[in-house]
Amino acid sequence: MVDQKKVQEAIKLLLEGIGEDTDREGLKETPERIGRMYEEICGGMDQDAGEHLSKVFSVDNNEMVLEKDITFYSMCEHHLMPFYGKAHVAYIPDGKVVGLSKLARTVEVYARRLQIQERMTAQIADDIMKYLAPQGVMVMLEAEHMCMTMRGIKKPGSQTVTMVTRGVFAENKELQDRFLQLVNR
Ligand SMILES: Nc1nc2c(ncn2[C@@H]2O[C@H](COP(=O)(O)OP(=O)(O)OP(=O)(O)O)[C@@H](O)[C@H]2O)c(=O)[nH]1
Ligand SMILES: [Zn+2]
Repeated sequence: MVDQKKVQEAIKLLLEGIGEDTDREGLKETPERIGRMYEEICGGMDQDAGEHLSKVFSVDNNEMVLEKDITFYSMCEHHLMPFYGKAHVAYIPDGKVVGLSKLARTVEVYARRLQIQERMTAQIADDIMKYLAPQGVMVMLEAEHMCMTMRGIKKPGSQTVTMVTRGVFAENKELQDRFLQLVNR
């Protein structure tokens, strides 16, 4: 839960700190707006991906399932600036699958908080391993970090790619290649 009082006081102070007039029309409601916005962009902190991943269905067919191009928006914890892009999530079931939307819901749980991309990638993979107990998981995130494009080194268009493999994906290069082929198709 976001502490609205603290966030709103902090934003007012920040505006004063950068030399703004917090009473001018456009800024008067900004602390409240930002407070509401943080409820949304940090909403994943109050959620547990287990709620989504615990609802499983039995299957006989243990072929790879890939949900690719899942759009996400997250916030870099170093600069409080957005990073955003696509997540690709694959697993090889061991008799159990989840509803496809639950993979995207898991991405949302970990995107909607302050993050670094590597940790977010690992958290998605680890929760799928934990709740679904598949033979293996592979997660890849491709994202643009605004702290790299709008400020600092200023390299618009640069993409950060992170990958995590668990279970059979970690040991089997052919499976990894198949994942990459499907993602890049
Ligand atoms: N590994 C990793 N680094 C990130 C991520 N998001 C931002 N960063 C980096 O975090 C680093 C913070 O570096 P610092 O030297 O403490 O901060 P800074 O002086 O603002 O760094 P510059 O961005 O180089 O100007 C920067 O190199 C960012 O590019 C992320 O998701 N993963
Ligand atoms: Zn950053």
